[in-house]
Amino acid sequence: MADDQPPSRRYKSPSDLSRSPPSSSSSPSPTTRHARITATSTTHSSSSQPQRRRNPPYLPTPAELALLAIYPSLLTFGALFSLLSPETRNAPYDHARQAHVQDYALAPSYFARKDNLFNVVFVKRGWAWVTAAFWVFVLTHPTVKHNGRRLARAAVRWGVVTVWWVFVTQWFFGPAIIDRGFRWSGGKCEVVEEQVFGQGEGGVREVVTAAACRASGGSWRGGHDISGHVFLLVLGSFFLVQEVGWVVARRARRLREERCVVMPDGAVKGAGVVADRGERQEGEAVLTVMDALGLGGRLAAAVVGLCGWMLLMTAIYFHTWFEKVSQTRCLKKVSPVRETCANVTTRQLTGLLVALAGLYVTYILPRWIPAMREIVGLPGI
Ligand SMILES: CCCCCCCC/C=C\CCCCCCCC(=O)SCCNC(=O)CCNC(=O)[C@H](O)C(C)(C)COP(=O)(O)O
Ligand SMILES: Nc1ncnc2c1ncn2[C@@H]1O[C@H](COP(=O)(O)O)[C@@H](OP(=O)(O)O)[C@H]1O
Repeated sequence: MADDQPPSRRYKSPSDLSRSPPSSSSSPSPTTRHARITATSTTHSSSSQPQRRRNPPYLPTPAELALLAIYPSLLTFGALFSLLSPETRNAPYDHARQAHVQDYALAPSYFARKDNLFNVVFVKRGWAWVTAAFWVFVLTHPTVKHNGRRLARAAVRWGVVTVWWVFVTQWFFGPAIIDRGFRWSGGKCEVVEEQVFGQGEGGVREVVTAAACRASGGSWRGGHDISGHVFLLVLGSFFLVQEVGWVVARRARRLREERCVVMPDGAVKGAGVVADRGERQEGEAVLTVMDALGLGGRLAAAVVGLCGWMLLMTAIYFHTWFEKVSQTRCLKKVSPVRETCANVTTRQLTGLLVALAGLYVTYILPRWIPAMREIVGLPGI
């Protein structure tokens, strides 16, 4: 993920600097400094160096795309697994609870139960875990903790991503975006009432949040319900990958690719050029990835790993093709409440897309909007 050219070109130790005329003084003149930045950062570098194609600043880099591709792959693998695994396929499914029957003996796996410890302690408190891992990392990692500007910008990025999490799952000038989306797409809080003739009948209540619906004993049915789990797990894990990944890759100098940025004059350059001089020259020693991660990075990696695992469990045991069957029944008007068919099968996809929208604004937009980059910065820079 490193934005830099090979170390011999980009980083110069003080002894290198003192050896290379004419910038042999310890404080090079503005002219020589500018010349060095240009030579190492623009597309048209010296003719002795092979020309490298720049990554478009408005798209993720190839390494980022490869990491992002893990999410749809996990979701697809989970969906296929749920279809092909005999234990999962044959386990009874409770459409009302959008889950397999929760009985210990009948659930196909411990992870098919909503009260599994990982769900209750980790995902249901997911943002607290992501927030804790982020702050432990930035407050303990040597390349961030001593650099006030980097720390402040990392805090702003945490603020932006946190506001997105709040808007989507908790509150958006009233009900959260997930709840509003569900209502806008025709969803209602359905309360099952016993009828005189003994058949269940759906009553529909004007309740505006999923939580209030559950509290009133109803079930949230009919509209499109974005998967909160998929949203939180993708947003939280990729946020940590961005914040930790670029810092560690720069420090361990492992990957050779650059994020590109659009400069105020419209030129496209490697992101390293927007680091100030002190930052460009730091990190002389090449570390192993483990050393570069530090304690905070390892904690963040553990949180990212758990997010991946829980995402896979969501894909296998929740919002699965079993729900699709229920949708078909809805289309045939088996259910008393009119429901749209595209609904449940796309819940994971919309959860993923809504998370990616927040990540795009936080990490890609600043690469091509210099004014925004001034405020939110770029991780590791
Ligand atoms: C320069 C700095 C700028 C700072 C700007 C700050 C802006 C902050 C904005 C608002 C403040 C909000 C408070 C943030 C607190 C952060 C600490 C925490 O994370 S505490 C919250 C712990 N709670 C969770 O983590 C809940 C996670 N769970 C969910 O979101 C949902 O349960 C679900 C989406 C996982 C599933 O939904 P369900 O309906 O199926 O249960
Ligand atoms: N990996 C997982 N483990 C346990 N429960 C999960 C889960 N993924 C989703 N669920 C449950 O499936 C329901 C829908 O999730 P979501 O809309 O957030 O994707 C939620 O039920 P409850 O709301 O009854 O807790 C949630 O707890």
